[in-house]
Amino acid sequence: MSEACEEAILAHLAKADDAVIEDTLPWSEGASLGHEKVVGALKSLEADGFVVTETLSASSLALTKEGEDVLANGSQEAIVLKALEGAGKMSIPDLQAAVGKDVAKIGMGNCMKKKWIKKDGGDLVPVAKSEEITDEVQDQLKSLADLDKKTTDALKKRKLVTLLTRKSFKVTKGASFAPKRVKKAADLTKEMLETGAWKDTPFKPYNFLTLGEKVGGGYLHPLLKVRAEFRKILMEMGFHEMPTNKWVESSFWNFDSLFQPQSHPARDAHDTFFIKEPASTVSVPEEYYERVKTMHEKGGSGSIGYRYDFKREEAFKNLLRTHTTAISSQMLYKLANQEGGFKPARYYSIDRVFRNETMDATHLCEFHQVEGLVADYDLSLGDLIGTIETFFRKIGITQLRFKPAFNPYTEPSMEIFGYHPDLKKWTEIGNSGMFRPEMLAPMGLPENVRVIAWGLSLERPTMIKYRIKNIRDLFGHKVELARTQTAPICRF
Ligand SMILES: N[C@@H](Cc1ccccc1)C(=O)O
Repeated sequence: MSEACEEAILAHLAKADDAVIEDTLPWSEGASLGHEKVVGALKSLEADGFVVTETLSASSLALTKEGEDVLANGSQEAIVLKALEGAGKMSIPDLQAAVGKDVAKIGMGNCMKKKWIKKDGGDLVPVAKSEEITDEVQDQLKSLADLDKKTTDALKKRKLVTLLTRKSFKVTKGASFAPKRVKKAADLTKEMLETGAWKDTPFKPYNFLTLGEKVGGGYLHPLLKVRAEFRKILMEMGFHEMPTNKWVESSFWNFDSLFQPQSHPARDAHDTFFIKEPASTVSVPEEYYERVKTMHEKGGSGSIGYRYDFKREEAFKNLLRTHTTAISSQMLYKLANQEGGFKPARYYSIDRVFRNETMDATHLCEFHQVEGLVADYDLSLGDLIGTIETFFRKIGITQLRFKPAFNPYTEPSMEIFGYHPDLKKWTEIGNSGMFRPEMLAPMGLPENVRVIAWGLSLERPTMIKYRIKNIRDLFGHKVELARTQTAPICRF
């Protein structure tokens, strides 16, 4: 229906340049479309630039219901006079019964004022003759347009006329005028491109005043957010990131270079994913390999070694790295053998590692490790504790305890415990140590260079921060997780 109204308006404007629209459209072929409908159609057409409207308002007098009665039957005073003439005289109740209470009341008052009637005892009798008087009020209502203000006000007071204000519109063609309204498309769709419909489709102009739809993509995954925060903290502490892009490593870099014996249980297929194809690496630095082999078999730098037959096939086995310490060992080897010789350095890495574990709510066979190391002359355990304390304080963990532990590649080794104020519990949050001389000496590092290092998982602080109960949620495709907003880094 409103479409018919829009069509009528457009069709008319296509012929005439402008028009004043009122309730009954002159161009709607006489059919009234209704004021509301016309206004609605105009508003909608104007929003899309088809028309421009200007509101005009005109006031005029109109008869009320009583006014219409007076125009048809004469004023109340004329009616009362006629009734009394007919009867000769009448009591008030009789008059009321004859002409009605309202007419009697108004008519009587006005007749008395005009001296058309008088009281005679308890009765009313006529004084004037109805054919001699003029019914002014009835005459006035016949031509409302000619009345002066005084007369109009008097008629308004008698509630015979009211002032009507009528809104109308001056309508002209708008910037996007077209004789027919075609629905404009808001978006360019794949279908339009495929069918070529885009060529003839009218598009809505951009509305720069409305807010755009919220973009739902491009969020960082919680793990990436926490990784970004750790990165920032480590870089603030002067650490450089190690290249971590290889997931497949040789056993040599993952275990042997770290002075982890070839019989160590961690090197079992139950704990480590070995690669079937290619099952073994192509090469390792040969001289360094020999020194590592000697260290395992016979020892050196004050150590007696493990005293077993070091096997090349074992060292060359490919695997998915079980810890990022495999990256640290390669970095340290590079540091020792770089041009110009060793220079003190701080490195970190944050990347994925793999372990052949039974999976549950807190264990997966892949996770991320955050690892840091400082290589410098004459470092001590105090430096390790101090560095770890600084790092954890920056991520919001202030209460730390260190517990002696064992790692094949560090001595001393310390597990790091943090106090969880909500759980009121000490929880293990990392592992650390000073790399053993058996690991550093074969690399060619100067004798008094010490390397302090620590590692922790990225998942644990992320799960605590984002209140994720099941580690599998972190690796699944729960997109809404990425939208979770929390305060900056938590107390682990
Ligand atoms: N590699 C150890 C962490 C560690 C890193 C560096 C030194 C000591 C320990 C782990 O996987 O748990």
